[in-house]
Amino acid sequence: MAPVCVLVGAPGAGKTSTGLLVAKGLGVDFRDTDSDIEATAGKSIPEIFIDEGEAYFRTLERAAVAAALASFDGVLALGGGAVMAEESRAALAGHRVIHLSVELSDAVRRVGLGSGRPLLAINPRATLKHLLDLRRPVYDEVATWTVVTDGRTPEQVADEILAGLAGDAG
Ligand SMILES: Nc1ncnc2c1ncn2[C@@H]1O[C@H](COP(=O)(O)OP(=O)(O)OP(=O)(O)O)[C@@H](O)[C@H]1O
Ligand SMILES: O=C(O)C1=C[C@@H](O)[C@@H](O)[C@H](O)C1
Ligand SMILES: [Mg+2]
Repeated sequence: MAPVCVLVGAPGAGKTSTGLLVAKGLGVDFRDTDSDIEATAGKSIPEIFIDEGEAYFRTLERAAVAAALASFDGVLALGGGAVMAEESRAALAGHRVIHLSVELSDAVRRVGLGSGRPLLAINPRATLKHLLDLRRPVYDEVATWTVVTDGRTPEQVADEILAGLAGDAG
């Protein structure tokens, strides 16, 4: 069992909003490792960062990624930082991984002041720039397909993905 596709990308790339639309279009389930982690911990991501810290969150995240890749056959979205773990990059090998790419200006507009995103709680523009510089090559390394999201709605991005998946299947 393997996900139909795995969405990776920066905060604000639209992994959750686009992923839900792709799953709906395919008639399959959608799963988001961020939600899995919140269910396991019994609290929100900001609360995990406050109570236990980022390192503990990343431990839960590596386990959530491994479990979802092994047991889920719908559309899977990973948290924005999940690909920074070597173990998770290795686990992604052989899967259809879609990088939803976003440039700084659109990402900043979409996440605003970063509510619900503890890493972006302070100075979201500078932090996002740093994260994008660091992570863009890693998203591209794990991805089998990159879809540009700048200046496009989640519906337009989802339609491109659905067309690509239909082409792959045919
Ligand atoms: N293509 C898009 N165009 C405009 N707004 C978008 C687009 N994709 C997502 N958004 C908006 O940007 C915000 C962030 O999107 P979303 O939560 O789907 O991103 P994400 O990649 O899941 O982020 P995170 O890594 O923080 O979970 C939401 O308010 C969403 O409605
Ligand atoms: O970019 C990140 O490192 C994060 C993104 C979110 O999806 C959450 O996984 C969490 O807020 C950390
Ligand atoms: Mg999300």
